[in-house]
Amino acid sequence: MALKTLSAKAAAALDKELMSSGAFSIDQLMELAGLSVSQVVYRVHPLHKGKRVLVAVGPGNNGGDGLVAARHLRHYGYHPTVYYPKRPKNDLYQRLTKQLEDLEVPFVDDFPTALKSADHVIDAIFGFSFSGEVREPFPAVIQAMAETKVPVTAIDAPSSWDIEAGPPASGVGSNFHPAVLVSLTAPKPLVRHFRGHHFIGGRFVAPAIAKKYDFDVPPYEGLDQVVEVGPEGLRL
Ligand SMILES: NC(=O)C1=CN([C@@H]2O[C@H](COP(=O)(O)OP(=O)(O)OC[C@H]3O[C@@H](n4cnc5c(N)ncnc54)[C@H](O)[C@@H]3O)[C@@H](O)[C@H]2O)[C@H](O)CC1
Ligand SMILES: [K+]
Repeated sequence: MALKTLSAKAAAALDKELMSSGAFSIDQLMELAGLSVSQVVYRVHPLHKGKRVLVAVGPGNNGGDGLVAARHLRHYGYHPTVYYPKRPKNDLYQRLTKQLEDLEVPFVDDFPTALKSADHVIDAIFGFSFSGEVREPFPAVIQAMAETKVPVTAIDAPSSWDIEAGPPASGVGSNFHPAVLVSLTAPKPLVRHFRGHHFIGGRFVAPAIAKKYDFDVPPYEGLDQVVEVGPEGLRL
């Protein structure tokens, strides 16, 4: 049986509710989202497979999840590098950037060159608020992620995919099929087109909220922040 999915609109409404009546702050949700992503990378790409993780960071909260994941990965012993071309002035993103600078995590301007010496890539460019055609400077970054043999872990959505309809029929992103996807709180409809390793993360939703938004909280075990669910969101 396939897991229930959350539309982009429902995911945004859930986010808003968690941060209003749910009494969470964005920092808390982002910390747990990024922690989930770091646990997935540790599982699919343990340290012995190579420590160099390149994180492609976009301008919104999906990017923030990537910055948090980079910090945790640094503490686990990886050597993350961050590509962050569009940096909002918002205090939260500035603090996450400072935390990485204090850990001596390098920030790079040239994504294709950095990709040549990466063992794993995290796609933290766009999540559920992406729409339309990919704007500069991201088309070349998405193209490079589509063409590389280095495994890519996408956060919440493969960047450039329509949240409901999946990969674009042509142009940027039409050939982008990341090896791993971490859906946060619940899979989005695009997961029907995903064929790689699929995990759910974001262990912060109360059962009553999941019921209201009509999705399942997956069976997290022990200390785990993630559950592997199989391609297309099928239960394993
Ligand atoms: N409850 C949860 O599961 C949580 C999920 N989190 C993560 O937050 C993102 C959604 O974040 P949001 O800030 O709403 O948007 P995005 O990061 O997806 O992107 C917005 C950003 O991108 C720009 N943009 C949109 N379309 C385009 C385009 N075609 N070309 C270029 N740029 C574009 C837009 O202008 C914005 O700047 C969710 O997916 C999770 O990853 C939270 O961290 C925690 C709670
Ligand atoms: K993404």
